[in-house]
Amino acid sequence: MASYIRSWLSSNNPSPTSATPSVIPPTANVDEDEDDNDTVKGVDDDNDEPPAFPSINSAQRIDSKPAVPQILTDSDRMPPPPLPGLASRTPGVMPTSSSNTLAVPPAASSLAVPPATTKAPSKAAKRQKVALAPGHGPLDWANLKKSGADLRGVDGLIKVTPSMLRLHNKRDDAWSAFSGKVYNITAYLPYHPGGEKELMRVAGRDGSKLFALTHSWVNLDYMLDGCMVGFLVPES
Ligand code: HEM
Repeated sequence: MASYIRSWLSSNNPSPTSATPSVIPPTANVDEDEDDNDTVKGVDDDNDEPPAFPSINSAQRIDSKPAVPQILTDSDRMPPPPLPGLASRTPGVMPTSSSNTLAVPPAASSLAVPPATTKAPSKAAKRQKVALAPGHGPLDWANLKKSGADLRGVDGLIKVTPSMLRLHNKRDDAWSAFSGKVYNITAYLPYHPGGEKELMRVAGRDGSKLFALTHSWVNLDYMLDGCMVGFLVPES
């Protein structure tokens, strides 16, 4: 652009050495193309500085090298997959190879038909539904808890050792420990849906294991909150 203006000026001023300096048109000041949108920057200057984007070490620049097409030879290609075991199978004949996953499992396998399915359950294993006495349903228990009756039998929460716990193993005085908390289960005995007899199995001892094995889903802490005696502690 600058050289173009210079040549234009010289063609309009055949005697550059004349005494009267030529009048330079105002547009001639825009020689570095600052505001000229029609010009291509850097065409006629020596500035080889690359543009700021993409940056010198960017992935775009590295990737923009012309790709050389590669022709794969037979040895470069992936080998074909091995033939499946079933391909060599004779119809109607079970393959003897133990590696075949479709083979019928041996009798000891866990997929074998369980032998007990045809056997009737024994009388002892039959579930005995306990009939609770009238007025001893879950709602009645909830009402008894709300009534404010003393179901603990002690003032405040106390520390209970296993030997102390063992003393409370009678129907009219039964304590039991569940997950480190000791409860007076005496009042609850006639309300237990599993029956008094089952609940008495844990009277005077830690019942956590039996409780968890029977019905871990039962919210014991809530059901017996009014019966809590204290905490089970080791013998001192
Ligand atoms: C003090 C702790 C216990 C509480 C609060 C309690 C509470 C309950 C409750 C609410 C049910 C009815 C569960 C349901 O229908 O899903 C139940 C059922 C039962 N409980 Fe307990 N239980 C306790 C301890 C025990 C213990 C130590 C045993 C001993 C094995 C036991 C044996 C049973 C049995 C066998 C049933 C099934 C009753 C049936 O559905 O016929 N429970 N218990």
